[in-house]
Amino acid sequence: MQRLAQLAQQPSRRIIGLMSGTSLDGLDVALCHLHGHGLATRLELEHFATVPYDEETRRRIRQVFAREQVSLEYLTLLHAWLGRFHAELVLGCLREWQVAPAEVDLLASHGQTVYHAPAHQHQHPDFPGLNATLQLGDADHMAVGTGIITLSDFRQKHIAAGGEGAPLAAYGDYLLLGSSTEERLLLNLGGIANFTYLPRTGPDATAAFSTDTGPGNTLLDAVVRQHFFHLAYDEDGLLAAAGAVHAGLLAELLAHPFFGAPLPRTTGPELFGTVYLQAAQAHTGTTQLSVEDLLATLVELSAAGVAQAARQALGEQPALAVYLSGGGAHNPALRAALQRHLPACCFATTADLGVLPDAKEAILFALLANEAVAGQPISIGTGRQCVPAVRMGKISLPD
Ligand SMILES: Nc1ncnc2c1ncn2[C@@H]1O[C@H](COP(=O)(O)OP(=O)(O)OP(=O)(O)O)[C@@H](O)[C@H]1O
Ligand SMILES: CC(=O)N[C@H]1[C@@H]2OC[C@@H](O2)[C@@H](O)[C@@H]1O[C@H](C)C(=O)O
Repeated sequence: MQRLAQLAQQPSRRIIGLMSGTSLDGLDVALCHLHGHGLATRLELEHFATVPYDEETRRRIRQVFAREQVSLEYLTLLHAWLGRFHAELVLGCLREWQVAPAEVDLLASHGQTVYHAPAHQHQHPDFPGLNATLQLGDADHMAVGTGIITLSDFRQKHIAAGGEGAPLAAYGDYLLLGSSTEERLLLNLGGIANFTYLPRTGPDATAAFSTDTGPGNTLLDAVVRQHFFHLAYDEDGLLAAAGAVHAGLLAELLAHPFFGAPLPRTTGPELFGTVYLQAAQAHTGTTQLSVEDLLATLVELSAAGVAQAARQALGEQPALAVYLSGGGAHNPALRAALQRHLPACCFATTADLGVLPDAKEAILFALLANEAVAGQPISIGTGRQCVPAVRMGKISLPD
């Protein structure tokens, strides 16, 4: 506890942010040097790696991932195993970077989301109105395994304080990437796509907010895996670019009530999975569509979801600077579709703001840990769109 109090007083902290998202591609490990806190935060990314998951790790996570019913024994074992596994991956990165664990002040571990259940999505009669979410990878195992104080499970406090547990990006985006001269949309194209809107203001956080917009890469990856066993995704969007959008299927997919629901909304592969896609294909007689046409339609869906949420928040013709991050930022087909759907916007990546696009989410959790230990909670946004003023993350000590 003394060590924590001392960390809070330090002018700067070295924090490793860890994120393993819905794509199950691997663990993002970002060693950040954070100076100060709040709006005065300055961040240096010292090292970054995505440690890819092997097929066996993916298989284990998929045993429970986004499934309504699973083996409770398997879930219990996976929680402990992932904690140990993530600790080993962190130690592996530190060895490679020649950084001793004792030189790192904190780990900020997001964990692996295995089920996200906002009230609008589960509608379980026993739990009306209850938002819930579950991230695995127990942080006591990580703290003991690495010897580093670990903060984890950031989403529960957000739910306890009235949110849906996601997206949390608004907090870090606001602290790190706001501008007094430019109105910005920070668009992360992960398995699920989400954006943070940052108005052209200084310290006023009331109009900032973030929301999920629908699928990013999750359906694209699922279709690719189904058709090509050896591929994880449509590299550079080449297959999608060779196909044509099927207007009927796209309209059916977009008819889901998620796309008209009030902002902010959160979602996951529990909704945007193969059941949703197969139902829409069956309904429109498109089960025999070529893989290229199917991918072209799904790229269009991801872009249309983003544009729909942007119009809902910002009016019919949003005209602002959009900064991309996440794996989908590497997909030219998706970028072209976004530009078509939001013609008045100017597109770049967060690299232009000094933040490595693939590292952004891991960095955000390092920032949340920094705020939990050294900051003063602030609220971002107002009303339903508010990220309440709370410290997020639970503390696991190594001893
Ligand atoms: N060169 C590329 N071409 C096309 N798609 C790519 C490329 N590189 C990465 N991707 C896509 O990005 C995905 C990984 O994205 P990312 O790591 O941002 O997801 P995530 O963090 O798991 O998602 P989430 O933010 O929803 O939790 C891959 O599965 C793939 O679909
Ligand atoms: C429940 C959960 O893990 N949600 C993730 C997921 O991945 C993208 C999108 O869905 C976003 O809502 C969130 O992650 C980011 C980091 C967030 O909370 O801002």
